[in-house]
Amino acid sequence: MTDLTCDVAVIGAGTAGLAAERSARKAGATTLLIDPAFNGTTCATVGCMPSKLLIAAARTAHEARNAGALGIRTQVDIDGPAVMRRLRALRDDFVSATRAGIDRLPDGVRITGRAHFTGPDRLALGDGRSIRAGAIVIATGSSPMIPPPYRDLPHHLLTNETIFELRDLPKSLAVVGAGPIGLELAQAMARLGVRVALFDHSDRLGGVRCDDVHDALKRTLARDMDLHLGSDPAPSVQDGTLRIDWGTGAETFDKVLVATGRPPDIAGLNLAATGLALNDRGMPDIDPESLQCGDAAIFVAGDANAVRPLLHEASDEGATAGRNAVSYPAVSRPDREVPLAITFTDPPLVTVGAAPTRSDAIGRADYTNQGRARVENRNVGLARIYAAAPGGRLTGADLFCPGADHMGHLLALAIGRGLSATDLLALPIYHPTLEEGLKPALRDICKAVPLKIPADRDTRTPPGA
Ligand SMILES: Cc1cc2nc3c(=O)[nH]c(=O)nc-3n(C[C@H](O)[C@H](O)[C@H](O)COP(=O)(O)OP(=O)(O)OC[C@H]3O[C@@H](n4cnc5c(N)ncnc54)[C@H](O)[C@@H]3O)c2cc1C
Ligand SMILES: NC(=O)c1ccc[n+]([C@@H]2O[C@H](COP(=O)([O-])OP(=O)(O)OC[C@H]3O[C@@H](n4cnc5c(N)ncnc54)[C@H](O)[C@@H]3O)[C@@H](O)[C@H]2O)c1
Repeated sequence: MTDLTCDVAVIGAGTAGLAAERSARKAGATTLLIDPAFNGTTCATVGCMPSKLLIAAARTAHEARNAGALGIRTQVDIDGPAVMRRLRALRDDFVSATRAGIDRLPDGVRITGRAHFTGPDRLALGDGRSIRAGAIVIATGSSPMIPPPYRDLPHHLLTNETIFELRDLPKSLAVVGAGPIGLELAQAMARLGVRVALFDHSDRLGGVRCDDVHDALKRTLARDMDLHLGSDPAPSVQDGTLRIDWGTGAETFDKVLVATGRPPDIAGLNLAATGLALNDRGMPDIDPESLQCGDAAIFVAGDANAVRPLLHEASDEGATAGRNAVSYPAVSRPDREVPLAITFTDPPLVTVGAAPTRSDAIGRADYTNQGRARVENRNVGLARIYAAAPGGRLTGADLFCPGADHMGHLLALAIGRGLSATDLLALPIYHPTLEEGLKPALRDICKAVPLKIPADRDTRTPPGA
């Protein structure tokens, strides 16, 4: 039996694992990076990138269909196989770039295999080899949870791991689960001409925390698809045809996309052998800042810890976990970034910072009549911004409006820097832009706190703003 040794062993060569290995090696450690296939990250292969490629095609179709409002006549003819071919060609390019990075790892770092614990500092690979490490980073990611009734539908079931392999667009699609995956892919498929019905057993789409934003999102989605919220869809296959029954109705579909969550991939790790206390989901207690499990030399980064299952978080957490694995037992607890989550619906759905408390000042900006949004024929939705009274420091925002993906970054920066509504109003805000549309919300906050609007700033709203 081969016994490999290293300072830091990293399980999983996704975004978090690659970052963890990189940061541990940079800090002077000997490292091993273990993965069964080194196929590229979830983000590149079956996540962020292919989903955004489908969304890009859908946006183009939607804009072409609505071009008549701007006096441009078009006829939209969607070539499903071509849409899927482009998606896979560009996706494969992104995957190649990720794999090239993996190929550049120093000799001996890559270990092909599926690891499980045999002790707090010991891993087995299933082929007789074992590893002894000074510290271990778990970065095994997450995978789709498929509720039992859908597991028996092999010919109709799609998840994010299979949908991008379709050779052509389906004629009809049931989407079960209205989280970020369900919302993005349901809207994209619908705008590509697929008949879509979206189901969720919750009444709330995507866990949206603001009622006004939720109403606007629901109205927008309902233009393109049937919504069945608070429903309990039951699938069945009769004579080869998929049927979904939701109590008050039933319909047949070509395919069903199950997007009911992606829990951490920890089942095969035998965490019991680490000696860590595990909760009823088999998870150890993880410090969200240091990413350390209790006092052990074990760290968990990326989707595997379920703290913030997003790409930029996986990447940053990997860097922290790798560094702490080297400096153990002296671990650092860096402040987490301002929470920022973007669901790439059209318009984008964005959550920044904290939800409002009862004492917070709240500002509202309507985008249904906003100048630049009207110019672009994209005037839907709203933005709500929150500030802590009495100081007026910005604390959070919920947006569902054109440009929200960009403005979310601006607001995250302002919140992170401890800025107030006055500070933001003192910035140059160009006319006519979507950013300008935030001014009414910022002025609402100044009035409610109250805060002074900068004396050298006009309070008038420019024409069309
Ligand atoms: C459809 C979809 C769209 C998304 N869109 C976005 C987006 O637009 N923006 C965004 O920020 N986030 C998005 N995400 C989330 C983002 O993709 C994830 O947060 C991120 O990829 C997680 O990276 P990770 O390193 O934790 O996991 P992964 O990249 O999944 O890596 C985990 C690795 O661990 C390996 N592994 C598992 N078990 C073992 C074992 N026992 N031994 C060895 N190796 C093992 C796996 O093979 C895999 O290579 C999306 C996700 C999906 C599914
Ligand atoms: N743009 C982005 O950043 C982006 C895009 C896609 C995915 N992601 C990440 O991927 C992860 C997984 O996304 P997701 O959308 O699969 O998960 P999710 O957990 O966010 O949402 C799952 C949804 O399915 C519903 N649901 C669960 N079981 C159900 C059932 N049996 N019947 C009907 N509805 C059911 C839930 O109520 C919930 O609304 C997320 O954590 C997210 O961070 C991010």
